[in-house]
Amino acid sequence: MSTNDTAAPILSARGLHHSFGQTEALRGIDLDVHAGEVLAVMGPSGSGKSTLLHCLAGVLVPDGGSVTYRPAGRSAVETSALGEPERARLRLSDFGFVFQFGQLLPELTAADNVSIPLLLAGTRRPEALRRSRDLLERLGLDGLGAKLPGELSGGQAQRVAVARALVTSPAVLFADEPTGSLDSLASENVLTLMLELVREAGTTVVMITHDARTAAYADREVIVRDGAIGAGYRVSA
Ligand SMILES: Nc1ncnc2c1ncn2[C@@H]1O[C@H](COP(=O)(O)OP(=O)(O)OP(=O)(O)O)[C@@H](O)[C@H]1O
Repeated sequence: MSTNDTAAPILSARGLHHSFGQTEALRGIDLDVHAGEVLAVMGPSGSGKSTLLHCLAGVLVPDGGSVTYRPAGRSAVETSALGEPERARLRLSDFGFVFQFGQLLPELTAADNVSIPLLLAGTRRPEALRRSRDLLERLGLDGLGAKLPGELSGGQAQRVAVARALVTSPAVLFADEPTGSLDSLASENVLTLMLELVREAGTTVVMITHDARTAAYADREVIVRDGAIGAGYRVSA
């Protein structure tokens, strides 16, 4: 593991509060995420895990508290103080996202789906497609780049979603139940390949999961209960 506990965390949340109407989803969360670590976020349904992930990723601005992102070689930025256009740019350039249901665009081929973040970032299409096909191959999907999502198995589609999330070489990968829709064999396959790629690249991962077997792939886990961080412990160091 490339975690360096003495370095400043790549992401820091301080005193995060967030409410949806009367529902207090986050009630004062402090959390540091270290560069290169794979962090599992666990906890009961409705405890605030997705809200926390969305605040860390700059998808959502918390009602209170702050999120600071410290990219390697660039100045730290308080993402919770940025407007949506700046957060959108940062998400595209520095972060990758995988969700429970891959959310691939059904009318685009696997390779085109993977290319999207590169095209949005200004990469030319032939180069974007070349990089997409390389990554699909790394994920054991050689020859499937021309398939539509509907022609893939659940595990294959989720690997395409992982490729799309990693194609821009993000500093941080945010994953919300990335294998929650798969059976245990397909889930293990997706996780193993995903973690091989992120460990190799030194990508930091924040991964929500309900599943203890999935959390066992992480370096550390934190438990969210009622919008607060409960007991967390290091699984391996
Ligand atoms: N957009 C929203 N509008 C209203 N309430 C919301 C919204 N998003 C989340 N909530 C509420 O905020 C609380 C925390 O939700 P959140 O999705 O963060 O929990 P979670 O731990 O990720 O749950 P799950 O494991 O079921 O996905 C819940 O009570 C939820 O109902």
